Amino acid sequence: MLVSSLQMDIVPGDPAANRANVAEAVRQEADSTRPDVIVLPEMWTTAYTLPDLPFTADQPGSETIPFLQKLAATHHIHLIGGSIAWKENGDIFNRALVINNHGELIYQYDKLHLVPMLDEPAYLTGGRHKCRIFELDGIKMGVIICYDLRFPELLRDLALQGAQVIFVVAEWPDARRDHWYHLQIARAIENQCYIVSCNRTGSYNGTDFAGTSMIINPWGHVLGEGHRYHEQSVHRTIQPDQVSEIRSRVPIFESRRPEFYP
Ligand SMILES: O=C(O)CCC(=O)C(=O)O
Repeated sequence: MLVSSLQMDIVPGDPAANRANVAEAVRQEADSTRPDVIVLPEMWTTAYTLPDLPFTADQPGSETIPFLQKLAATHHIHLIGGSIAWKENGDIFNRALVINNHGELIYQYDKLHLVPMLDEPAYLTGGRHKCRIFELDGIKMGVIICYDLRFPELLRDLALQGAQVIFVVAEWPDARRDHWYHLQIARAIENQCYIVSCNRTGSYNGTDFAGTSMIINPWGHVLGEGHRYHEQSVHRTIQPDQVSEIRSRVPIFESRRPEFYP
């Protein structure tokens, strides 16, 4: 399976401009690289314009989901559609979207862990549902959002559900780039699965973002790594058979003693 992560800058608070940019980036990537899966970053319609989200968030009937569905079907690619601000019944969630190459929305996930450093809890509601796996082309996958990466129990739960690939969509700041880099490798090693991430580039409101989107194999080798500052596509072929191969070589899932820890 060929996977492309499109790390990109985001126009603050302008969903229409960002949809136009995403449409063009996906078209170019589909035509040049011909990937099976394309991954977008976190909150790519609005960036972190939190006080404005009541006016700019998507809601039932809004444009972004049909836009992504059409994009996926037109180019016949699976889309890990990053995340968008989603307003429903007075709450705003940070919602990840997964759309298959027929244009069907097959999975959505609301970010469970809100970021105190960004004052997210003042503007967003944390997810109310467990993070679950989904399947694309018979491969078991999960998606988490940015700060979720700091919670090893969340990714372990996905691995225990059978995830062979975990996508991380993000707006991770450059000030903590070391954490971003090493936590992804650690999560790949400890869960013996692929990690594929898409982080934004550029700056907003005095914060520079870290780029460095990554594709890491279940042994913890970095197969692909994006530039720290520039927009680019990071694409590699992943081989989900490696997950079972490495899990049998170092059988940590058989050695677990869950009766002694939560
Ligand atoms: O955990 C971090 O350092 C960054 C998290 C973050 O920026 C986010 O979740 O959007």
